[in-house]
Amino acid sequence: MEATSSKRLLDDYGIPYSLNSGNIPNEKSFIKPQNDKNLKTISKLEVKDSKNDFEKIYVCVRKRPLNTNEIKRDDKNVVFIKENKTVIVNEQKLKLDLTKYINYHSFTFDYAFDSDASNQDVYNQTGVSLIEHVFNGGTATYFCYGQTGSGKTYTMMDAEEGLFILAAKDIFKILKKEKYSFISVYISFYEIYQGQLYDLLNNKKKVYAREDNNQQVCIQGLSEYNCFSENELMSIFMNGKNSRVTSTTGSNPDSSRSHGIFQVVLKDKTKKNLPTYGKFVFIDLAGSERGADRDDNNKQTLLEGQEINKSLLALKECIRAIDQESKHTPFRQSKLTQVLKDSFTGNSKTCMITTISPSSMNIDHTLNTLRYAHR
Ligand SMILES: Nc1ncnc2c1ncn2[C@@H]1O[C@H](COP(=O)(O)OP(=O)(O)OP(=O)(O)O)[C@@H](O)[C@H]1O
Repeated sequence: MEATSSKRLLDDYGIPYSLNSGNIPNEKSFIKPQNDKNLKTISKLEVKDSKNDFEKIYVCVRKRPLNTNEIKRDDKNVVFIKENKTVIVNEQKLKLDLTKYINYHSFTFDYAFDSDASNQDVYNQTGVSLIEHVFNGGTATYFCYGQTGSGKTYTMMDAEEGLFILAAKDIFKILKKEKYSFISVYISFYEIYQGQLYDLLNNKKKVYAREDNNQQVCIQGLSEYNCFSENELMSIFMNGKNSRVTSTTGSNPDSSRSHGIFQVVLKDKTKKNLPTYGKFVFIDLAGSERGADRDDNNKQTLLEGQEINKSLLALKECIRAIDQESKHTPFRQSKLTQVLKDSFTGNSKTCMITTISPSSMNIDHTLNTLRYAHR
């Protein structure tokens, strides 16, 4: 729950008293990410029936380190992670008489990663349960949500250590077991840009989402590649990644302007028409932003921003509806939610990673992001 208070809960450095040992605060000195001793590693992974490590939706937060520009500008770190679950944001405010005070905001999530957590740490905490789910015949979805420049692409699609490749390595490792010899891996990669779908593995050909008689959404014309190793998967992924729409924003010189969706589908090759056995979906959402974040008034980029925000709002409404077990989930409100329908319904598990900047200059955005992600 978000707690806001302007009482003297903080010392002169804006650090909550409960966290401060009395020394001059140095974030790392008092907030050490604890490695969960009970964490399973994939080497111990045993795919069992009805394993359920987390509920349908697991929401975590990942704080990135201050970047070089922010350090040069002398931005302050105003975000603190406590006990791997709570995110504390210290917002400096001015009273009418111009005295300074700090508003203290606290949000609790399923898990919160500090700035020194690696992608591997994030994967170790969240990925095993998803992989098991896929090998039990379900749909698993990882998605990153956050302000432009907060680390979504770095977390999800980094070529060396992005969550997609860490998961793919495990998938191919598990597939070596005799009992999974009936499975074949197919990958596809597309983007949603301004409400349209483009196949990133087929020269950005326009493709269309259609609902069949069973209300299952399928993407007509989307190419799929049969893939036999992680290296092969990586080279196909890189082809697609290089054709994604990016541009420069105020906070990120290489900002994704589209939602990127990479799918690893396990198919049963022993059956006619290769029915889907399980599916892992990796989504790198375009960055949320305000008009003021942009350096230019280019009409195209303004339209991009509006479309991105509209689809993120639709996503939020769907997640809220699922969380509240509402009878109606408004999937049709945007292309993004329409194509993600099966990631949220039926036999599905979703992990949302909310990425945030630690900088005092991004505090409004960080608070908005945390409120968005907070259930
Ligand atoms: N946890 C992290 N540790 C180290 N560097 C990071 C981390 N997160 C992000 N970065 C760096 O910050 C920069 C911006 O990250 P990234 O491109 O992933 O942001 P983004 O959220 O995808 O932005 P956009 O929405 O604009 O595409 C990159 O140079 C990336 O390497």
